[in-house]
Amino acid sequence: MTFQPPSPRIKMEARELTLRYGTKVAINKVSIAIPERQVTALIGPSGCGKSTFLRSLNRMNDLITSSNHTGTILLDGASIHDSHMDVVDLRRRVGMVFQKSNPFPKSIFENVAYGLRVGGMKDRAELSTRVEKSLRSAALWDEVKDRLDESALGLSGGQQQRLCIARALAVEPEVLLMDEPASALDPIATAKIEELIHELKATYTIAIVTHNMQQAARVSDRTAFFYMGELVECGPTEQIFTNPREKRTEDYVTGKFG
Ligand SMILES: Nc1ncnc2c1ncn2[C@@H]1O[C@H](COP(=O)(O)OP(=O)(O)OP(=O)(O)O)[C@@H](O)[C@H]1O
Repeated sequence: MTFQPPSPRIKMEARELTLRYGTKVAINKVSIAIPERQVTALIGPSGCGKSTFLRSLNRMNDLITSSNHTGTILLDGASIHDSHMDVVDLRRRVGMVFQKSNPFPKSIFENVAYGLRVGGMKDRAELSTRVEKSLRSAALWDEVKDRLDESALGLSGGQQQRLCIARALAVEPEVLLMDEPASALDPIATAKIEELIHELKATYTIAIVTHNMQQAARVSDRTAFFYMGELVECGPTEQIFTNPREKRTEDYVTGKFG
């Protein structure tokens, strides 16, 4: 008998999720499970709904007044739209890193401490411990430990993006949503982010939108292919890239369109 590793727990799940902007359907009846402590890559041509889906996982779309949804999204089995669900707490548990790094015009320390201060942490020693831990987790500590009081805007693009990851990690999320986190970076900075993603998945559940097929293949355990608002297929990354079930997936991953 061959050894079957236990299936990972499902951390987040969408069931028949449809999201519209006004009357325009951006994602249509998407059902997908996101396993805990794995990296799930969302791929597909521009406008297919990847970012919309990602943003729906921590209700960032609520901020767009025209958006409305049907269907369910579960976090640890509980609906994120339930009236008992506190949106601020949801966004703490499900953090987000954007395509363009967006540090605040504050010191490196204050950027990472920001969410902690908003959450009410005041003690300097406690803040320092958490800032250091977050910067270490984001593989940035050694590069910035002697300049924590300097402006974050003086960091390179790659460092700024890792700072934004540290800022997201500081509030101890469970899930990390990344929307093309390396698309504005050079190959070396991109490699660092990819390495970091690999390390972070030991602790966090990660969903990442990427246009870069090689990146999806390198960093993810599972890949979901979206096309015109629909989830065409989702499966182990190796299978999606070498033996997809659907012709549209094959055409996309082999570069026939995109
Ligand atoms: N705020 C918005 N208001 C209205 N329509 C929107 C809004 N955001 C996205 N859309 C539309 O929803 C659809 C899906 O967009 P979305 O940004 O989710 O796709 P995407 O796959 O992430 O695209 P890209 O790869 O170009 O970022 C598109 O038709 C887009 O024009």
